[in-house]
Amino acid sequence: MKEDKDARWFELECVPKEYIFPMEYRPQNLDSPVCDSIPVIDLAKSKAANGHNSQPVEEILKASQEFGFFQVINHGMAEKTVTDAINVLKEFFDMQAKNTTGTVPHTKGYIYTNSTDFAKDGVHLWRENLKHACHPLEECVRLWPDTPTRYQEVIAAYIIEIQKLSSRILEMICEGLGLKQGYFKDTSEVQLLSSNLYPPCPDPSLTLGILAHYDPSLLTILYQGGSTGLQVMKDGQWVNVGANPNAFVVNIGNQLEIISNRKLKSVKHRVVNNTHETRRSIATFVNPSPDCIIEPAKHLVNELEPSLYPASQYKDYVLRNKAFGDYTAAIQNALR
Ligand SMILES: O=C(O)CCC(=O)C(=O)O
Ligand SMILES: [Fe+2]
Repeated sequence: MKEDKDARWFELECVPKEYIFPMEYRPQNLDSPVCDSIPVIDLAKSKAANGHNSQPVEEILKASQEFGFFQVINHGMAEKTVTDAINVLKEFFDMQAKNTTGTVPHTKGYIYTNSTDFAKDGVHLWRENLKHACHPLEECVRLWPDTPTRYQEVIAAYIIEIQKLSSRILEMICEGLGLKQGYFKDTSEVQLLSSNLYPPCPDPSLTLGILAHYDPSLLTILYQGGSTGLQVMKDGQWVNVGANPNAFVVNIGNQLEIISNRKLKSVKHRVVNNTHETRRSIATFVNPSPDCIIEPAKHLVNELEPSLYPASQYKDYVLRNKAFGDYTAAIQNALR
């Protein structure tokens, strides 16, 4: 076969051996059905005429206990804000294909991982990734990619809306847990964006887009458009999260599991690849600031339900658990 110098790293007929995972990691159940029971919660129902309707609060709590995952629709974010973000990220990834230097210097305020540059993930995942800090927004924005030229403006607009949405969801969680309003203000200050491109793969039974992991965040808000590939562990089985282009997928991170004294669950998840479809996702991690002390809320600890976790500074937790992969220390520094 003639080698095509313009082909991107994934335009191949076979999976190169570096991308093939050992048997025990490989996805076994690519054909398993979509899990209909992961709740899709209508946030418009929280705006009842009398200003109060507890239905979404109860649904969010139940889903967070049972699955650690739920989706929200009628979330109030304008469609254009989301499509602009997806499109500008698509342009960014397309441009990287023409950038032969591959790696972005660390002095920049973002980290781009091309899948051939596997050191940053520690393994060859079938994906490309772009990560950067978003807090404080005004300071971070100018360190983000400046090509495409609209990148900074479009992603800043997206992040502002994600902040609003995550505050709203955290307020509902406060209410559900019986914590005072604004309880999560200090622990939800920092946002980190992680955007993924999972190209079609010649044999998805051999590869992974993301290894099974728990999110080290407080909360994660994910946009996955109309694409499948996200799998969540439920009762010892991987189940597929349905694709709903109008929804955001929300999951409970490890810090919220700790603060809630395991009333809410941080659940293992991963991304599997697809033969024909490209998956694009934007994960926004809502995190505590590095110096925050994370511990179970006093209100949720008593004689019958003793504290299940020791208090720990968030930055210590992150470094101890290498929570952002091999570049944990660099990312943590960028979040200061
Ligand atoms: O790309 C996805 O859909 C999943 C991303 C994810 O789980 C993560 O970045 O922690
Ligand atoms: Fe995740």
